[in-house]
Amino acid sequence: MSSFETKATIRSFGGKLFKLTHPSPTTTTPMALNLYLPPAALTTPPSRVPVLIYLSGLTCTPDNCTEKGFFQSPASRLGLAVLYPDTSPRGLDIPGSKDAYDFGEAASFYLDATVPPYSAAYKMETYLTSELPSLLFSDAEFGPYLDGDRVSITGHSMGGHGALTLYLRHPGMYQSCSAFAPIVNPTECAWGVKAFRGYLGKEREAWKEHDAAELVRRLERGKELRVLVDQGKGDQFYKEGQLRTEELEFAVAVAGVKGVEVRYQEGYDHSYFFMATFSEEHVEFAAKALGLL
Ligand SMILES: N[C@@H](CCC(=O)N[C@@H](CS)C(=O)NCC(=O)O)C(=O)O
Repeated sequence: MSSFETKATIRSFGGKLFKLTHPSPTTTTPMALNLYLPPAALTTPPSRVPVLIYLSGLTCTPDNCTEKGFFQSPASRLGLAVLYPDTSPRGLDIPGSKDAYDFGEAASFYLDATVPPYSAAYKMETYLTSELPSLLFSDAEFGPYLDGDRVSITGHSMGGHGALTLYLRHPGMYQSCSAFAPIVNPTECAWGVKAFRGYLGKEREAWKEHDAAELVRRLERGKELRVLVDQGKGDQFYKEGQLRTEELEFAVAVAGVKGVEVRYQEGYDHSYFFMATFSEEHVEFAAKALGLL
């Protein structure tokens, strides 16, 4: 008996895309997610394939990237599953949580909130690093297709922040991390300050635990990471100072950390047209770290 209810099964690039939902004790809500299984997994008996987790940006559901991220084609070719979780719990009656695109619903920043009213349910870090993998990788229906020991993470914008911070905060959990236009220094940008004040309270020291540039600065000299970042130079949010990509580069240089590549892409904006252009390279980057290439 599966823990997940299948809302749709869609044939895609020789594999299958499942739209799933499950009740989450961590977030106290139903949680939606999409799961793509490539043809390499769909053998008889099932074969376990590595998993790439994609975290979406502000305003998104699991469907945005599934429909226009262009991950399924390279994932099918290389033999990776792709897991698209949601961006926050939904349907809670928290005053103000649906009023703004950059806070509350679809804007969790992938952390565990510590101040009320969000602390009761906005526990996306625990959900993503503990509840969801243990449920999915041991699931009677989907577990036999997934190799829970070979997992990489990627994401866009707020999801890029999520991918980087979960990778840095949980060493060994992910074999690599990549990000499209990530928010790398949220303690110093308007989106991050608003979110962290609301989810973590006024104490700035607590915010730093969820800031990728801060976390990199604390690493031991010579530490080997496996990180790829793409940033469009025409990105309106980059130009406004929300993303602060250079702060990640400074942190890498100051800490003497290795294995972080940051690429600036001329003329590309913040949209899925940008990330879809480079998604094949990010799937290949993950596939190398996961031993598929
Ligand atoms: N809606 C916001 C922008 C939010 C936004 O650009 N979200 C990005 C992620 S940070 C996104 O992917 N949006 C959904 C989409 O493009 O499908 C605004 O009005 O400024």
